[in-house]
Amino acid sequence: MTSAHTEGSALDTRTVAAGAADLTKVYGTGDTVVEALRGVSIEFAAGEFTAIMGPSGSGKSTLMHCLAGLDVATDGRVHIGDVDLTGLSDKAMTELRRDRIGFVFQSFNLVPTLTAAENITLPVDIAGRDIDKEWFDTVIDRLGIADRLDHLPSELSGGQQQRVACARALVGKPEIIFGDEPTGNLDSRSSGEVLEILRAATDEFGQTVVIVTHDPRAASYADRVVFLADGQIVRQLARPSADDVFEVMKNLDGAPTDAAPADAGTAASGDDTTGPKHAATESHPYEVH
Ligand SMILES: Nc1ncnc2c1ncn2[C@@H]1O[C@H](COP(=O)(O)OP(=O)(O)OP(=O)(O)O)[C@@H](O)[C@H]1O
Repeated sequence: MTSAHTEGSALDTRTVAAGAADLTKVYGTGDTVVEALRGVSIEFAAGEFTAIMGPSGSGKSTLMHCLAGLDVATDGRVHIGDVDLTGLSDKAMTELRRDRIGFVFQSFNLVPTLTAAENITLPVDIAGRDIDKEWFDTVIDRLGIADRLDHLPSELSGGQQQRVACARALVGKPEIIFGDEPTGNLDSRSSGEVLEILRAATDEFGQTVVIVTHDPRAASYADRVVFLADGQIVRQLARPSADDVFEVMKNLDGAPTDAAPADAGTAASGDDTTGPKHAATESHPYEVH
């Protein structure tokens, strides 16, 4: 399969953890039609941390939800590892999400009647797998929630709930973790902790991480930042600083697509990823149908 071309990326020589080809997503019909994704192709190397950015309405969440099997594109293909999501049955899709994908959402999606510990182990429990206790302890420790494990979500702060959601995504050691604004509700300290562990998930454990974020500082933790505008990939940066990201965002915000940076074409041609929006996503990604 083809590889994305990003300045400084070693994707060509690495295993591709997930990707999309020529993805389009159209909402509505007639006068109300919205082309949320317009021919996006992109790949994510195993062990790579990617941040997706772009102005409001540019298609970030749609793309992420299509990639994660939480929504279905109008056209194009998505794969996780060597599994093509196109045409998978609901059951197969649910199992793939449960076994191979971790999710961290801004709205946490914790089950309110389960303790933090029960929420964290839920996907692994549902899958009937054993918890790797050593890894569980490492994750809990790194996220600083060891003394909160017996609490219900309602007894936790927003930052603690988000760290629980993050632990849930990590504990099962999924190949790929998708985060939709995973630090969106967090103060800067909690945000830093979540980003550090996502960084560690790639550096130390070879997991693949893809997040949507509006925050240049969060994006600066990534190996690669992909910028969307108007449903298309318009630019990519390898290992940018927060200032680099800010500069690009400043130019994209409110700018028409054809005013995107001059190198946009390179990224777009090699790397368009598009996906549909998240109607089905925000509830229970691990649910067994
Ligand atoms: N269920 C839907 N029905 C109709 N249009 C939708 C739906 N979901 C998304 N859209 C439209 O698709 C486009 C892309 O939306 P999307 O949420 O992916 O953008 P985004 O970049 O994630 O935005 P934000 O940063 O504001 O969350 C927008 O124009 C949006 O209004």
